[in-house]
Amino acid sequence: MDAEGSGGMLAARGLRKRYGGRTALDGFTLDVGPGEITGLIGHNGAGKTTFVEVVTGLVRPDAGRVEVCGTDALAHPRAARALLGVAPQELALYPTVTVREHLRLFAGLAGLRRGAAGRSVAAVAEELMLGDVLDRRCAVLSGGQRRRTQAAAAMVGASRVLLLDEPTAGADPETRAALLAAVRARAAAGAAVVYTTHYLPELVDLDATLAVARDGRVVARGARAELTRDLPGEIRVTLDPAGPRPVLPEELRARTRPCGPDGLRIATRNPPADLATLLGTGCAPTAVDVRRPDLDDLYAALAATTPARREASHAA
Ligand SMILES: Nc1ncnc2c1ncn2[C@@H]1O[C@H](COP(=O)(O)OP(=O)(O)OP(=O)(O)O)[C@@H](O)[C@H]1O
Repeated sequence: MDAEGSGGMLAARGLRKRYGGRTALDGFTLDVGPGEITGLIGHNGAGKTTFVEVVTGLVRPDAGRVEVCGTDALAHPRAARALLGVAPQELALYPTVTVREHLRLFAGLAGLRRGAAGRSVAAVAEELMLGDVLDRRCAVLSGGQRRRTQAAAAMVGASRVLLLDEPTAGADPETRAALLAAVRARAAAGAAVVYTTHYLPELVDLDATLAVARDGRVVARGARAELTRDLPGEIRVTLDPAGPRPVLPEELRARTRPCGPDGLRIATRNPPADLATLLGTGCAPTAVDVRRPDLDDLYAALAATTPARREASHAA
């Protein structure tokens, strides 16, 4: 495997996994380099969690390869697991132990000795606003505190590769901000991060590169600006309620949708030309807003899958 091309942090190639007649991974390939946060996005069932489970050794793929910092994770799962910090999608905390004990356990598993482990627990607890609950049992934590404890367990060992599967699911805005800051800090220190989320604005905050998963494989990979560059943006027009409705040329009408009683949304790759055409119809808008393509457009264009296609891919 070309570890140099990826910086050697996380490299997965051609992963395949079927569950009976259901295809979870269908040639899933992803490289993440040092200091890179990769936002892994895609529809429910696209294979994101299965990918994380394969890298962490929980699920054995039918085919493919995974390297974590140059270690073959399929041949040496325990060695690879020791290099990873993982926050699984499902909360998995020991109910009877305290937050401090839980974090110490994970620091120990990551190879930190007593003193270093204690310092790392204190630091990550402060970062993730867990200082007040360190001596509470996990069973009595709130949902947000559990989510933060799970993320803290992934980060306490200062691992070079982090896999965070929807770490902010159900988090309040303060919790979310703390988590995102902690993730950014790990990447700034050189960690490679895979960050799965359905909340796309987080990926802008994280300045993440993107991997768009669909039907068990990564169908687009790169910087946000690069992936959104060729997508259409949108012109939003508000019409005078008392004025006439514009009669648009066929080609423009095909790209136009109503938006509320007096609004139009026009998908556009050339806002000045389309605006000129619109105004040429005699239409006099009361407001015009031009929106550049964003992550929602990227998701709609690449990641979303129809139920019919999803069923077909599962039946294949
Ligand atoms: N243990 C399993 N047994 C059977 N099917 C499974 C199992 N795990 C996953 N699948 C199936 O594999 C496919 C991929 O699931 P996966 O959980 O990886 O998707 P995901 O992208 O993480 O979805 P979500 O966004 O909902 O978390 C789905 O069709 C799912 O039903």
